[in-house]
Amino acid sequence: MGCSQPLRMGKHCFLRFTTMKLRDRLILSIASVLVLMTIILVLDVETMLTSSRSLLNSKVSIQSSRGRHTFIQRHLQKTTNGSRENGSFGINNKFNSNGMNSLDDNTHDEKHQRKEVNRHKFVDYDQPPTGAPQPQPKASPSSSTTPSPPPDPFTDLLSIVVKVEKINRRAKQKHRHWNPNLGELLGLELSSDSSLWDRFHLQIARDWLHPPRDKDPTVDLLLQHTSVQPIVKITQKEGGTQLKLIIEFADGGHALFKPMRFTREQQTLKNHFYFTDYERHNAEIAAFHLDRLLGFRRAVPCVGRTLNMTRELYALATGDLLKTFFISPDNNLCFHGKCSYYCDTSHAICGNPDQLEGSFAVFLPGKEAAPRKVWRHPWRRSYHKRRKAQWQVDESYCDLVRDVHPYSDGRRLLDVVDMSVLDFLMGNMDRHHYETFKMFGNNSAPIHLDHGRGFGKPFHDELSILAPLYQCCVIRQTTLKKLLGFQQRSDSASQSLSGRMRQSLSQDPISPVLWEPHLLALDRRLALILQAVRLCVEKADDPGTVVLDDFH
Ligand SMILES: Nc1ncnc2c1ncn2[C@@H]1O[C@H](COP(=O)(O)OP(=O)(O)OP(=O)(O)O)[C@@H](O)[C@H]1O
Ligand SMILES: [Mn+2]
Repeated sequence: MGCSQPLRMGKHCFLRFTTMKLRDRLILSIASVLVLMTIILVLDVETMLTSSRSLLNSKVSIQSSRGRHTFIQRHLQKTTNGSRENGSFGINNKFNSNGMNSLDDNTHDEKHQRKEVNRHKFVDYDQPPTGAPQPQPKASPSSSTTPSPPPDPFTDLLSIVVKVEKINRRAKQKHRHWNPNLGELLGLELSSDSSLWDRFHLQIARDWLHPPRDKDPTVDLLLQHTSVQPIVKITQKEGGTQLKLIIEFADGGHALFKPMRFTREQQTLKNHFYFTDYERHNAEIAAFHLDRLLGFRRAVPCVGRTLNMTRELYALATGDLLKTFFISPDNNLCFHGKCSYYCDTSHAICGNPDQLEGSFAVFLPGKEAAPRKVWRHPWRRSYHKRRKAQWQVDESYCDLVRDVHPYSDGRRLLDVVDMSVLDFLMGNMDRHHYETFKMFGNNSAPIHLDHGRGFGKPFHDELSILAPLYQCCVIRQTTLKKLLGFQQRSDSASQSLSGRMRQSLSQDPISPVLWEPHLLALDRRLALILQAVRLCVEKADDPGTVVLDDFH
């Protein structure tokens, strides 16, 4: 019965009325709480996204460069897949799933690794010297268990390469390419009893430091020779930031020695800049193999060798260098030499107890016989902890470079792009200068030297190294063709870029030269380079302005 009649409006009815009001109020309050919570949630997610974005921007130092921005934007929009989870494509993945904002994919891995380091703290006999960064054991193999879709074959780029090749074939037939070597220019001929050193030096040509491997065995023989030749003299190399020795062999040959400091698993310290990063002897060796696989053949041949420090270094050291040798508390023979970075007792290079691994880069011909010219790299970084280089803030920086000799015509801009491809694959940010042989004139290939700071961050892809490529949007047709060849075979364990590198490096005396994650990074970065080229082609009116055949 209702309370509609005023007469019946007694106490009972009033109570029912109050009860109903209370229920309504309760429902109302719950509803408003729900609405409020929804608003808060929406606001929170939005704030998180905004701050993540700005953090992402600062962390990966996204420059105002439109090319790079577009490049990164594209990656952010890509749906992720297994093979990309370790790379910068992984930004998307992390960003979405965890609300995290780092380009560095090692966050997870390093956490995992740090745990591992602690766990193995008392069984790790391979500790670096005191005060040095701690080694990090292998990353979790979880990424390899993620099923990955077949790799993008980039057939669009392949058809452009074929077209460019066809168009230029006739022009190429008319054009006689001049590629003299030092022997020809110096009027010196090789004879059957010429040493391997002379063979290497006199065959250095305008286009490359060494001829193709299948055409001439000199480099392989010389590396093998360098790894066993008796050492008769050592001197510290003047200049440069970190310790290196000039080694003289019994047969009169020379090599530049860079010592091992840390184990293969050691990554660049998170708070170190590229210019304070320790040099890695194995990076020098790996860079030579990578450069050769890419078909550049512009890197100085380099091989690993384990020295007996007592007999092969200490016994030969003299003067100031000798004074830096000592026996560590752990009874290992150590020395530190003199240089501007890391040449003191707390950064000493120590044997185990006197066995020391190092890289041996065969010496180029003397400067008297074949003088070299040193060029400032147009995409040089600032080498200052707070400053940026112009190319990092100027979106049309390439236009400036294109106006300047020797980038305004000839091969050099394409060489700089080749260098950026090589450096991006190995994560080398330390390309401040490069050298050429004066004798070949300005239209000669640059020499790829100094790769000790490559292969430091296997879980991070430093896209800015590709700036010459995505800011100028040009690439040599032969380079692109080579890269596409590796990409087409990227799901083959032996024929992918990582597979070919693994195979090539297995021939070195200090194999395994690289920690496995560095090899896997190569395949991931290869796809990123091709993606950058694709974006350039999409932006261009004519793909023939991006993919260039300069007859090299
Ligand atoms: N194989 C070589 N043959 C002859 N000269 C070499 C060789 N390797 C390096 N050099 C010379 O030594 C210089 C220093 O070598 P490298 O760049 O590897 O050492 P670095 O300590 O990293 O130098 P920097 O700190 O100046 O970058 C090079 O610029 C080059 O001129
Ligand atoms: Mn250097």
